[in-house]
Amino acid sequence: MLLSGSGKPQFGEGNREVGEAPLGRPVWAAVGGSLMSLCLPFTGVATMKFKSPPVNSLSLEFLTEFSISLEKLENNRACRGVIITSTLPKIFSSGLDITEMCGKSMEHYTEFWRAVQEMWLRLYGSNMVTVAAVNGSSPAGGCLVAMSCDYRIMAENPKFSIGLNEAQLGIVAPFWFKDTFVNVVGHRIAERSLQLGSLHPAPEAHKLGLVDELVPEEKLMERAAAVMAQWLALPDHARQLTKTMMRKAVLDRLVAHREEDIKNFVTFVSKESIQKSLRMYMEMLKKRKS
Ligand SMILES: CC/C=C\CCC/C=C/C(=O)SCCNC(=O)CCNC(=O)[C@H](O)C(C)(C)COP(=O)(O)OP(=O)(O)OC[C@H]1O[C@@H](n2cnc3c(N)ncnc32)[C@H](O)[C@@H]1OP(=O)(O)O
Repeated sequence: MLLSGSGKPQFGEGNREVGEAPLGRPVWAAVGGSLMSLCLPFTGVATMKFKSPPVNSLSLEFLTEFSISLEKLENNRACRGVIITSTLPKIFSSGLDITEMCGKSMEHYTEFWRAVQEMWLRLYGSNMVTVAAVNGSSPAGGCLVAMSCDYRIMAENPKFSIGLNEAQLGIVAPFWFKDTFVNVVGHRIAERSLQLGSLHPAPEAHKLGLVDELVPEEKLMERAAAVMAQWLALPDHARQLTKTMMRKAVLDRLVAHREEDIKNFVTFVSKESIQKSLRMYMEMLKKRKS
């Protein structure tokens, strides 16, 4: 982990911290974390690229690095927006790392779930403009990451899909995944899609409003930069207060019930029936491969 929670930015050889140069002048900076790369050029728009092969699963380590990266950017006055994408071909993120939810201790489940919550609270509540450049499939937790951004652009490949497919794994999306989903697509579409655990191919996701636009894959980053420029053309304070007004109730709900939500998750995931479902799902993934 190359990012640290606090401390002075360093300007040296090799990996550098995102920060400000002496005299407060913004610098180009790159942070070569092990699971994501992050760069902040003079434009004030950071690009965060997931790079955790094979499928960018959101492990405890990944989630921790993600949250620390967001915190760093949030606290950096030079940074006004972040584009989130993946370095892996065909995969944005495969969602929560299922191995973190299988055969582990209660303490581990507690720590893992707190990290999932933390990531979402930071991303959904970010003051920055957040644009997801979804360049591959994005099930469950991957979909949550994309939905937590202000705008989603997806590569128009119908082989790429996105959605909250938890029901297919025999598990239930927590209320704040559901709330985020409802805020993006509306109650009726969320209700049907969640119950069926649907993964929507890109064109369908666009039709449902789950992603805001589709573009050819090679144009994804260019379009993300253009959208970012459009959002950043407004005064930050007006945009930020409006964002807070739109998202506060949903964020507050998790903050108010955080410990209860952890307890629910730990109880639920510790059940033998749920462990069995998760193991069978992992087996199915392996079989599908061979
Ligand atoms: C009270 C609340 C309780 C519970 C709430 C929990 C909420 C849960 C949220 C989640 O996010 S659960 C995770 C949901 N994710 C999925 O269903 C995705 C599963 N994966 C896939 O569909 C595919 O892997 C893919 C992402 C489409 C990529 O396909 P591809 O063919 O490119 O790769 P392959 O399937 O061969 O996978 C490679 C390798 O990676 C392992 N893998 C895949 N996804 C995960 C994952 N989410 N966690 C852990 N490991 C994963 C897969 O098993 C393969 O491993 P192997 O090489 O060892 O066989």
